Amino acid sequence: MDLVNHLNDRLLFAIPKKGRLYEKAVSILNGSDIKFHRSQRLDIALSTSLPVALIFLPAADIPTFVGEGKCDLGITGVDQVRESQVDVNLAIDLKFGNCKLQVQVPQNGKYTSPEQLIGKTIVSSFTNLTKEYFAKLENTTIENMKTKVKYVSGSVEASCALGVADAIVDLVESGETMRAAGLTDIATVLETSATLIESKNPKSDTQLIETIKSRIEGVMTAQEYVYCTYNAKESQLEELFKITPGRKAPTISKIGSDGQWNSVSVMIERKRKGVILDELKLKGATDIMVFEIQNCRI
Ligand SMILES: Nc1ncnc2c1ncn2[C@@H]1O[C@H](COP(=O)(O)OP(=O)(O)OP(=O)(O)O)[C@@H](O)[C@H]1O
Ligand SMILES: O=P(O)(O)OC[C@H]1O[C@H](OP(=O)(O)OP(=O)(O)O)[C@H](O)[C@@H]1O
Repeated sequence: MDLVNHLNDRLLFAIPKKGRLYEKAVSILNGSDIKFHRSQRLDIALSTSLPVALIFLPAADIPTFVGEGKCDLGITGVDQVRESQVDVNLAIDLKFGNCKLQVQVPQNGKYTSPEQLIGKTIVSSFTNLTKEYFAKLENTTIENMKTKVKYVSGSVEASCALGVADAIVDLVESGETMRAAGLTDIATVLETSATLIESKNPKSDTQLIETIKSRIEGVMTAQEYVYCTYNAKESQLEELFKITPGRKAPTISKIGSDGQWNSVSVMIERKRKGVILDELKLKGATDIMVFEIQNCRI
Protein backbone atom coordinates (compact mmCIF):
# COMPACT_ATOMS: atom_id res chain seq x y z
CA MET A 1 0.00 0.00 0.00
CA ASP A 2 1.30 3.49 -0.82
CA LEU A 3 0.98 4.95 2.65
CA VAL A 4 1.82 8.52 1.76
CA ASN A 5 -1.15 8.77 -0.65
CA HIS A 6 -3.44 7.89 2.24
CA LEU A 7 -2.28 10.79 4.42
CA ASN A 8 -4.16 13.70 2.82
CA ASP A 9 -7.54 12.94 4.33
CA ARG A 10 -6.19 11.98 7.76
CA LEU A 11 -5.26 13.88 10.90
CA LEU A 12 -1.48 13.53 11.39
CA PHE A 13 -0.56 12.69 14.99
CA ALA A 14 3.18 12.73 15.87
CA ILE A 15 4.33 10.08 18.37
CA PRO A 16 7.88 9.58 19.80
CA LYS A 17 9.46 6.82 17.72
CA LYS A 18 11.64 5.45 20.58
CA GLY A 19 13.17 6.43 23.91
CA ARG A 20 11.66 7.26 27.29
CA LEU A 21 8.26 8.48 26.03
CA TYR A 22 7.52 5.77 23.45
CA GLU A 23 5.83 3.03 25.50
CA LYS A 24 3.57 5.29 27.55
CA ALA A 25 2.57 7.30 24.47
CA VAL A 26 1.52 4.05 22.74
CA SER A 27 -0.37 2.97 25.86
CA ILE A 28 -2.33 6.28 25.79
CA LEU A 29 -3.22 5.59 22.14
CA ASN A 30 -4.41 2.09 23.09
CA GLY A 31 -6.46 3.45 26.01
CA SER A 32 -8.02 6.01 23.63
CA ASP A 33 -9.01 3.25 21.21
CA ILE A 34 -6.81 4.69 18.45
CA LYS A 35 -6.00 1.29 16.97
CA PHE A 36 -3.11 0.87 14.55
CA HIS A 37 -0.64 -1.62 13.19
CA ARG A 38 2.94 -0.41 12.78
CA SER A 39 4.97 -2.45 10.30
CA GLN A 40 8.60 -3.01 11.15
CA ARG A 41 10.87 -0.15 10.05
CA LEU A 42 7.91 2.03 9.00
CA ASP A 43 7.47 5.40 10.70
CA ILE A 44 3.88 5.88 9.52
CA ALA A 45 0.91 3.82 10.73
CA LEU A 46 -2.68 4.31 9.63
CA SER A 47 -5.26 3.98 12.39
CA THR A 48 -7.87 1.35 11.68
CA SER A 49 -10.45 2.95 14.02
CA LEU A 50 -10.25 6.72 13.23
CA PRO A 51 -9.17 8.82 10.21
CA VAL A 52 -5.76 9.36 11.84
CA ALA A 53 -2.19 8.62 10.67
CA LEU A 54 0.43 8.18 13.36
CA ILE A 55 3.81 9.60 12.41
CA PHE A 56 6.66 8.21 14.54
CA LEU A 57 9.34 10.89 14.98
CA PRO A 58 12.20 11.72 17.41
CA ALA A 59 10.71 13.45 20.50
CA ALA A 60 12.95 16.47 19.81
CA ASP A 61 11.49 17.01 16.30
CA ILE A 62 7.81 16.72 17.24
CA PRO A 63 7.35 20.38 18.38
CA THR A 64 8.67 21.62 15.01
CA PHE A 65 6.30 19.41 13.00
CA VAL A 66 3.30 20.51 15.10
CA GLY A 67 4.47 24.14 15.33
CA GLU A 68 4.72 24.38 11.54
CA GLY A 69 1.28 22.79 11.19
CA LYS A 70 2.57 19.65 9.42
CA CYS A 71 0.97 17.53 12.15
CA ASP A 72 -2.14 18.64 14.05
CA LEU A 73 -1.35 16.77 17.29
CA GLY A 74 1.77 15.38 18.94
CA ILE A 75 3.09 13.83 22.13
CA THR A 76 6.46 15.02 23.46
CA GLY A 77 8.12 16.54 26.53
CA VAL A 78 7.52 20.14 27.65
CA ASP A 79 11.35 20.43 27.63
CA GLN A 80 11.38 19.71 23.89
CA VAL A 81 8.62 22.26 23.25
CA ARG A 82 10.48 24.99 25.16
CA GLU A 83 13.80 24.12 23.54
CA SER A 84 12.24 24.27 20.05
CA GLN A 85 10.80 27.74 20.77
CA VAL A 86 7.66 26.97 18.79
CA ASP A 87 4.16 28.30 19.34
CA VAL A 88 1.85 25.34 20.06
CA ASN A 89 -0.96 24.69 22.53
CA LEU A 90 0.02 22.52 25.50
CA ALA A 91 -3.32 20.71 25.43
CA ILE A 92 -3.10 17.97 28.12
CA ASP A 93 -0.46 17.20 30.77
CA LEU A 94 0.02 13.45 30.31
CA LYS A 95 1.58 12.91 33.77
CA PHE A 96 4.51 10.75 32.65
CA GLY A 97 8.07 11.51 31.55
CA ASN A 98 8.53 13.62 34.67
CA CYS A 99 12.09 14.84 35.14
CA LYS A 100 14.11 18.01 35.64
CA LEU A 101 16.59 19.79 33.39
CA GLN A 102 19.43 20.55 35.79
CA VAL A 103 22.80 22.26 35.93
CA GLN A 104 25.32 19.58 36.97
CA VAL A 105 28.94 19.94 38.10
CA PRO A 106 31.65 17.49 39.28
CA GLN A 107 31.02 16.27 42.86
CA ASN A 108 33.35 17.88 45.41
CA GLY A 109 34.60 20.27 42.74
CA LYS A 110 35.08 24.03 42.87
CA TYR A 111 31.56 24.97 41.71
CA THR A 112 28.63 25.01 44.12
CA SER A 113 26.34 27.65 42.58
CA PRO A 114 25.36 28.47 38.97
CA GLU A 115 26.71 32.06 39.34
CA GLN A 116 30.23 30.62 39.61
CA LEU A 117 29.79 29.18 36.10
CA ILE A 118 29.40 32.56 34.41
CA GLY A 119 32.06 32.78 31.68
CA LYS A 120 32.69 28.99 31.79
CA THR A 121 31.82 26.31 29.21
CA ILE A 122 28.51 24.45 29.53
CA VAL A 123 27.61 21.43 27.38
CA SER A 124 24.00 20.39 26.73
CA SER A 125 21.55 18.96 24.21
CA PHE A 126 19.28 21.83 25.27
CA THR A 127 21.38 24.78 24.11
CA ASN A 128 18.50 27.27 23.74
CA LEU A 129 17.23 26.67 27.27
CA THR A 130 20.80 26.72 28.63
CA LYS A 131 21.57 30.02 26.87
CA GLU A 132 18.29 31.56 28.12
CA TYR A 133 19.10 30.42 31.67
CA PHE A 134 22.67 31.80 31.75
CA ALA A 135 21.76 35.03 29.93
CA LYS A 136 19.17 35.67 32.65
CA LEU A 137 21.75 34.81 35.33
CA GLU A 138 24.19 37.27 33.75
CA ASN A 139 21.39 39.80 33.41
CA THR A 140 22.18 40.31 29.73
CA THR A 141 21.17 39.08 26.27
CA ILE A 142 22.15 35.76 24.73
CA GLU A 143 24.30 37.68 22.17
CA ASN A 144 26.24 39.48 24.92
CA MET A 145 26.59 36.73 27.50
CA LYS A 146 30.04 35.52 28.57
CA THR A 147 29.11 31.90 29.28
CA LYS A 148 29.90 29.52 26.39
CA VAL A 149 27.26 26.91 25.54
CA LYS A 150 28.17 23.90 23.35
CA TYR A 151 25.85 21.30 21.82
CA VAL A 152 26.19 17.52 22.05
CA SER A 153 23.39 15.19 21.00
CA GLY A 154 23.79 12.51 23.72
CA SER A 155 25.94 11.13 26.55
CA VAL A 156 26.14 14.72 27.82
CA GLU A 157 27.24 13.47 31.25
CA ALA A 158 30.65 12.41 29.86
CA SER A 159 31.55 16.01 28.94
CA CYS A 160 33.02 17.13 32.29
CA ALA A 161 35.20 14.02 32.70
CA LEU A 162 36.47 14.47 29.12
CA GLY A 163 37.43 18.07 29.85
CA VAL A 164 34.98 19.45 27.26
CA ALA A 165 32.80 21.21 29.85
CA ASP A 166 32.98 22.87 33.26
CA ALA A 167 29.35 21.91 33.79
CA ILE A 168 26.48 20.32 31.91
CA VAL A 169 22.75 20.92 31.64
CA ASP A 170 20.92 17.60 31.30
CA LEU A 171 17.78 15.72 32.35
CA VAL A 172 17.61 14.09 35.78
CA GLU A 173 14.94 11.70 36.98
CA SER A 174 16.32 9.23 39.56
CA GLY A 175 19.77 10.88 39.48
CA GLU A 176 21.49 7.54 38.73
CA THR A 177 23.08 8.71 35.46
CA MET A 178 24.29 11.92 37.11
CA ARG A 179 25.82 10.17 40.14
CA ALA A 180 27.41 7.43 38.01
CA ALA A 181 29.22 10.18 36.07
CA GLY A 182 30.47 11.72 39.35
CA LEU A 183 28.23 14.78 39.01
CA THR A 184 25.86 16.62 41.33
CA ASP A 185 23.04 19.09 40.61
CA ILE A 186 23.28 22.73 41.68
CA ALA A 187 20.25 24.32 39.97
CA THR A 188 17.07 23.47 38.05
CA VAL A 189 16.47 25.09 34.66
CA LEU A 190 13.06 23.49 34.00
CA GLU A 191 10.66 20.85 35.31
CA THR A 192 9.11 18.79 32.55
CA SER A 193 6.59 16.05 31.81
CA ALA A 194 5.04 14.61 28.66
CA THR A 195 2.29 16.67 27.05
CA LEU A 196 -0.21 16.48 24.22
CA ILE A 197 0.56 19.38 21.90
CA GLU A 198 -1.81 20.87 19.37
CA SER A 199 -1.19 23.03 16.31
CA LYS A 200 -2.54 26.58 16.52
CA ASN A 201 -3.60 26.29 12.86
CA PRO A 202 -5.02 22.77 12.59
CA LYS A 203 -5.75 21.38 9.12
CA SER A 204 -8.14 18.64 10.24
CA ASP A 205 -11.75 18.72 11.26
CA THR A 206 -11.90 20.38 14.71
CA GLN A 207 -14.54 17.84 15.82
CA LEU A 208 -12.04 15.00 15.27
CA ILE A 209 -9.38 16.88 17.27
CA GLU A 210 -11.88 17.41 20.10
CA THR A 211 -12.85 13.70 20.02
CA ILE A 212 -9.19 12.64 20.37
CA LYS A 213 -8.57 15.14 23.19
CA SER A 214 -11.70 13.99 25.02
CA ARG A 215 -10.62 10.34 24.71
CA ILE A 216 -7.15 11.14 26.05
CA GLU A 217 -8.66 13.13 28.93
CA GLY A 218 -10.81 10.04 29.66
CA VAL A 219 -7.68 7.88 29.84
CA MET A 220 -6.02 10.39 32.20
CA THR A 221 -9.08 10.43 34.50
CA ALA A 222 -9.30 6.64 34.45
CA GLN A 223 -5.65 6.53 35.56
CA GLU A 224 -6.17 9.09 38.31
CA TYR A 225 -9.35 7.66 39.86
CA VAL A 226 -10.75 4.28 40.92
CA TYR A 227 -14.42 3.42 41.43
CA CYS A 228 -15.43 2.68 45.03
CA THR A 229 -18.67 1.20 46.35
CA TYR A 230 -19.76 0.59 49.93
CA ASN A 231 -22.91 0.03 52.01
CA ALA A 232 -23.87 2.28 54.92
CA LYS A 233 -26.74 3.16 57.20
CA GLU A 234 -28.65 6.40 56.59
CA SER A 235 -27.33 7.92 59.85
CA GLN A 236 -23.68 7.37 58.77
CA LEU A 237 -23.90 8.96 55.31
CA GLU A 238 -23.12 12.55 56.27
CA GLU A 239 -19.78 11.57 57.89
CA LEU A 240 -18.92 9.12 55.09
CA PHE A 241 -19.54 11.73 52.37
CA LYS A 242 -16.92 13.97 53.99
CA ILE A 243 -14.42 11.18 53.22
CA THR A 244 -15.80 10.44 49.72
CA PRO A 245 -17.37 13.62 48.31
CA GLY A 246 -16.90 12.32 44.72
CA ARG A 247 -16.12 14.45 41.66
CA LYS A 248 -19.64 15.94 41.75
CA ALA A 249 -21.48 13.93 44.43
CA PRO A 250 -21.76 10.25 45.44
CA THR A 251 -24.49 8.11 43.82
CA ILE A 252 -26.84 6.64 46.46
CA SER A 253 -29.32 3.75 46.06
CA LYS A 254 -31.57 2.39 48.81
CA ILE A 255 -31.03 -1.31 49.57
CA GLY A 256 -32.81 -3.79 51.87
CA SER A 257 -36.40 -3.72 53.05
CA ASP A 258 -36.09 -1.65 56.24
CA GLY A 259 -35.15 1.59 54.45
CA GLN A 260 -32.04 1.96 56.64
CA TRP A 261 -29.32 0.81 54.29
CA ASN A 262 -27.82 2.48 51.23
CA SER A 263 -25.35 1.44 48.55
CA VAL A 264 -22.95 4.28 47.67
CA SER A 265 -20.80 4.53 44.50
CA VAL A 266 -18.17 7.18 44.08
CA MET A 267 -14.91 7.96 42.23
CA ILE A 268 -11.93 8.27 44.58
CA GLU A 269 -8.33 9.33 43.92
CA ARG A 270 -6.19 6.27 43.22
CA LYS A 271 -3.22 7.56 45.21
CA ARG A 272 -5.39 8.06 48.36
CA LYS A 273 -7.39 4.84 48.17
CA GLY A 274 -5.62 3.09 51.08
CA VAL A 275 -6.32 5.96 53.50
CA ILE A 276 -9.88 6.44 52.20
CA LEU A 277 -10.76 2.75 52.68
CA ASP A 278 -9.33 2.81 56.25
CA GLU A 279 -11.39 5.89 57.12
CA LEU A 280 -14.60 4.49 55.55
CA LYS A 281 -14.27 1.32 57.64
CA LEU A 282 -13.63 3.31 60.82
CA LYS A 283 -16.76 5.40 60.23
CA GLY A 284 -18.98 2.34 59.80
CA ALA A 285 -19.08 1.59 56.04
CA THR A 286 -19.33 -2.12 55.13
CA ASP A 287 -18.79 -4.24 52.00
CA ILE A 288 -16.27 -1.70 50.69
CA MET A 289 -15.02 -2.53 47.19
CA VAL A 290 -12.72 -0.79 44.69
CA PHE A 291 -12.77 -1.32 40.91
CA GLU A 292 -10.53 -0.15 38.07
CA ILE A 293 -12.10 2.36 35.67
CA GLN A 294 -11.17 1.19 32.18
CA ASN A 295 -12.17 4.42 30.47
CA CYS A 296 -14.54 7.31 31.01
CA ARG A 297 -15.79 10.67 29.71
CA ILE A 298 -16.24 13.37 32.30
N1 LIG B 1 15.10 9.79 32.72
C1 LIG B 1 13.98 10.28 32.25
N2 LIG B 1 12.86 10.16 32.95
C2 LIG B 1 11.70 10.65 32.50
N3 LIG B 1 11.58 11.29 31.32
C3 LIG B 1 12.65 11.43 30.59
C4 LIG B 1 13.90 10.93 31.01
N4 LIG B 1 14.80 11.19 30.07
C5 LIG B 1 14.12 11.84 29.10
N5 LIG B 1 12.83 12.00 29.40
C6 LIG B 1 11.78 12.65 28.58
O1 LIG B 1 11.77 11.97 27.32
C7 LIG B 1 12.12 12.87 26.27
C8 LIG B 1 12.93 12.11 25.24
O2 LIG B 1 14.14 11.68 25.86
P1 LIG B 1 14.93 10.40 25.36
O3 LIG B 1 16.19 10.32 26.17
O4 LIG B 1 14.04 9.24 25.33
O5 LIG B 1 15.30 10.92 23.90
P2 LIG B 1 15.53 10.26 22.55
O6 LIG B 1 16.80 10.86 22.10
O7 LIG B 1 14.32 10.50 21.70
O8 LIG B 1 15.67 8.71 22.79
P3 LIG B 1 17.02 7.88 22.97
O9 LIG B 1 17.62 8.38 24.27
O10 LIG B 1 16.54 6.45 23.03
O11 LIG B 1 17.85 8.20 21.75
C9 LIG B 1 12.87 14.00 26.98
O12 LIG B 1 12.84 15.18 26.22
C10 LIG B 1 12.12 14.11 28.28
O13 LIG B 1 10.94 14.87 28.10
O1 LIG C 1 18.21 10.43 36.36
P1 LIG C 1 18.08 9.19 35.55
O2 LIG C 1 16.95 8.32 36.01
O3 LIG C 1 19.37 8.43 35.47
O4 LIG C 1 17.68 9.62 34.06
C1 LIG C 1 18.40 10.62 33.37
C2 LIG C 1 18.92 10.12 32.06
O5 LIG C 1 17.80 9.71 31.26
C3 LIG C 1 17.92 10.29 29.95
O6 LIG C 1 18.74 9.54 29.13
P2 LIG C 1 18.35 8.09 28.59
O7 LIG C 1 18.67 7.05 29.62
O8 LIG C 1 16.95 8.10 28.10
O9 LIG C 1 19.34 7.89 27.39
P3 LIG C 1 20.07 8.93 26.42
O10 LIG C 1 21.21 9.47 27.22
O11 LIG C 1 20.47 8.08 25.27
O12 LIG C 1 19.06 9.98 26.03
C4 LIG C 1 18.62 11.62 30.24
O13 LIG C 1 19.24 12.15 29.08
C5 LIG C 1 19.59 11.28 31.34
O14 LIG C 1 20.83 10.87 30.84
